[in-house]
Amino acid sequence: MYTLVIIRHGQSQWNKKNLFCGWTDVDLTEKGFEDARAAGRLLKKEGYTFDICYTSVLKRAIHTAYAVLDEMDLNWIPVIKDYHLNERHYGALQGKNKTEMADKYGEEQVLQWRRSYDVRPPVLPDGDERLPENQPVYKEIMKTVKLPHTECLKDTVARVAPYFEQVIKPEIQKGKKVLIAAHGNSIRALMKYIEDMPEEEIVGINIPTATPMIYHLSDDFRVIDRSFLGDQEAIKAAIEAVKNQSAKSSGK
Ligand SMILES: O=C(O)[C@H](O)COP(=O)(O)O
Repeated sequence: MYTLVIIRHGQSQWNKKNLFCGWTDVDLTEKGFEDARAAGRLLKKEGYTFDICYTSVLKRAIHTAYAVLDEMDLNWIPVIKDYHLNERHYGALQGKNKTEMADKYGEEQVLQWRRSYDVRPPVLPDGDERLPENQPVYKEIMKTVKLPHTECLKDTVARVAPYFEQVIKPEIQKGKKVLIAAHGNSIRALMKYIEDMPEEEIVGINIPTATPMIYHLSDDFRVIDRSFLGDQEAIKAAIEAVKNQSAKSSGK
């Protein structure tokens, strides 16, 4: 049996302001750092350890990975940063307030952008300085790969799943204990792939920040169980809060 731990980054500056973030490289808040450290302490207390960590190229996930590992005295393990684990690209919604978007376009529309499986948010326009081709971090990658200007979850699955299959899974099969520090929707994409989850089910999944998710997998990689580590009532409330981020402001 294998154990795999996946964690969404702690609260980011834009989570706090309720803005769509996507590939925007926004840092954690103080609370985000502290929650990530608390997750590390909890993992250590519960007897977890790691040999290797995978994260995205976005600092909210990288800083979460290091905060967790620091609390576990595991700063020395390899931390692999790869854009395949980036958040879903949120296109032209990046930087927009989720509540304001719901007030303007309706909750249904915003929910469709956030949770439908195959509807892409509006694309970032040509020439926008936020496009991957204008970011130094993606310069080398862009020589061989076409990077997105928007993504639906299906697109995110298409980049996350091969990376998991070809890069991460072989390490788990070698017996390495793996931590993945990623994002709400890249984690949902991983879950969809690992569990072979139907589309109708993944649309209803919301991932709380800085909460370790534990997978037990059989030797042939079937899911034995999946659970969140921590206070189950608090986790339930955190999941509800993520779900409700795109509710209209009261009175609208
Ligand atoms: O990119 C973002 O805005 C968040 O990390 C995830 O947002 P969502 O829960 O609205 O998909």
